[in-house]
Amino acid sequence: MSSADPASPGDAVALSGVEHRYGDVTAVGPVDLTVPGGEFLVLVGASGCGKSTLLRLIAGFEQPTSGSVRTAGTPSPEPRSGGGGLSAPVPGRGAGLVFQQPRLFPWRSVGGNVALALRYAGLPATPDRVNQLLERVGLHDVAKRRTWQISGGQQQRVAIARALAVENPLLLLDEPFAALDALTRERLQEDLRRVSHETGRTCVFVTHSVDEAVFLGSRVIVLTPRPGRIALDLPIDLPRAGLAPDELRGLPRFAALRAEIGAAVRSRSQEVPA
Ligand SMILES: Nc1ncnc2c1ncn2[C@@H]1O[C@H](COP(=O)(O)OP(=O)(O)OP(=O)(O)O)[C@@H](O)[C@H]1O
Repeated sequence: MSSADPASPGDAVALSGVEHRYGDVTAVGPVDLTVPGGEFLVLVGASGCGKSTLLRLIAGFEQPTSGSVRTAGTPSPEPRSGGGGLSAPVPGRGAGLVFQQPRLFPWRSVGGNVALALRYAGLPATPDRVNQLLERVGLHDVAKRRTWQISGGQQQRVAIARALAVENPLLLLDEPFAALDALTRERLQEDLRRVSHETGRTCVFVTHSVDEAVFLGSRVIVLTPRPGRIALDLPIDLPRAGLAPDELRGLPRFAALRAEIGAAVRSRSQEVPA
């Protein structure tokens, strides 16, 4: 591994000197970032600071204007070099993706949506596998319903099951719970935390909610206003084992982390974008 390649075996994402411009607007960077496999990384920052752009770069939907983006588990024909087998992401063929809107196919059943994701990934869409994925997100009893016959929270669970269908170590989530009511949002946070732990997926999660960031993240990054750069990179050192969600949220350390991250977001929000 060269000094210009900070990735090590076991890393799931490596960004090196990444900048992204839309025309004259520099949205992101430069950003250097490695995400170890299994980490739950949360990106927070003021509106327009480049969180979604960073996620889209990791998904391969955008190409960096300069620098390099590499991820694990991408079925790419490119030769892999260094960095623990990372390669350039292939749009739509790599990570599992979950967006603010679930983007389901309304003419298909819940199970049919998951089956389609399996087929699209080139995997056998057996009833057993579909049920297994739906069970992971607590939806096996509504497999036969149409997507418009289930609640918004359940629809977002289908979107998560569909993302898990992709056998890729990386799960990218862009404000997936923003449109849900507070109680449903908390339930989905708890389930996502459990699912990511059980499956060992590496998650990169974008949110505006500092509370959500502390609850979900094993690491939280606060971005500066445009262009998005790393302003704060904080490990979330909470003793989670054996604690119920409410106990975790009630810890003084939880409040301290929330205050530190919230202060970083607020102070950075006052800066004038370039
Ligand atoms: N396709 C595009 N063309 C031009 N400018 C864009 C495009 N997409 C995003 N931008 C600009 O790039 C900057 C970063 O946008 P981005 O959506 O990544 O920010 P964000 O932090 O995710 O915002 P929000 O929290 O409001 O969703 C913004 O100033 C935005 O206006």
